[in-house]
Amino acid sequence: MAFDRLIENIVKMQNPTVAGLDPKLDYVPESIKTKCFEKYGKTLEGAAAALFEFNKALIDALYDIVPAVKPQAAYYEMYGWQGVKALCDTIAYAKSKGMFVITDGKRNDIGTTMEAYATAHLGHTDVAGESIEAFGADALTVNGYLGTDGIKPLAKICDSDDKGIFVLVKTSNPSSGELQDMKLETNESVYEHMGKMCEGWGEDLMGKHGYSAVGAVVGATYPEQLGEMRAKLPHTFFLVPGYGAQGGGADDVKNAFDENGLGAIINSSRGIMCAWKKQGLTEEDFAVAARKEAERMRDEIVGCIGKIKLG
Ligand SMILES: O=C(O)c1cc(=O)[nH]c(=O)n1[C@@H]1O[C@H](COP(=O)(O)O)[C@@H](O)[C@H]1O
Repeated sequence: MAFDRLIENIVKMQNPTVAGLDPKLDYVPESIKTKCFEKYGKTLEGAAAALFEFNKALIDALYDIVPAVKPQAAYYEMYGWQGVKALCDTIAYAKSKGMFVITDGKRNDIGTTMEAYATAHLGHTDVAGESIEAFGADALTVNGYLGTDGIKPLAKICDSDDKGIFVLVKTSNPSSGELQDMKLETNESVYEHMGKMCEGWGEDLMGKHGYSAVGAVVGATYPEQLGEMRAKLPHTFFLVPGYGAQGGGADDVKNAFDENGLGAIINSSRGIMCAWKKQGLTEEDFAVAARKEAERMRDEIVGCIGKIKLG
């Protein structure tokens, strides 16, 4: 099961964090942009090549200490099909370095269309009888608010292709409570109910380390709810965004973990990509700074939760 692989990576590196790859051209140093624009012109192709160079340098700086990366699809789609190719290349490069790749696409649709999304991001596309992997990530973020038909095709591919999904439960953004905190007739909140649905969807997809292939997204910006969900969803692995740039710290995320220091992976995107700004370095030192920040983040979190071990 996919999250078994992620968990084993986390234990091996003693690091429950994921580096978000949400690159903007503004973050890419001039030296990389100049080289790519000289080769491809100031075009979408040039921009996409610069993003990929930037990502490659980050992956090279992180792959031996950080178990996973999470590229956010929007930052690549912004540069057209050329950007989408950079996403594909980034996924392949991170995998070649042994990293677990979570594509952040927050996809959802009706059943048949969801089948297409699931095939695209996690499965194999049939091309006249040839079965070909398209994007090839290990896991995908998804929106479960269309209900079970939207999740079933993903669950099927998680099973057949050894993949995982993270379903939005309690998101990190300031207005997430407008809908997600609303109380149902049963007196449980919408996010709590969505969390329980994740436990249900994952029942037949259990891994050997106690977590299913159906994970949940719960934001670091809501530490109380994070603890509440950890207690109520014992088999659901959490992706926790909101650390760093959105204000979350180690104290806020410690409740996301179980007694073995497992059960969650904490994301930081801008905090890692743009770490050079806070370290008084130049943009050309972005990769060195990213590694330093990833180590600091790891040490801060592990300092709160202790040694991470398999149960
Ligand atoms: O699914 C996500 O990853 C996600 C869910 C959520 O509730 N909040 C959230 O910030 N994210 C993503 O996590 C990343 C956070 O980026 P930083 O705030 O720069 O660390 C972005 O890619 C967001 O799209």
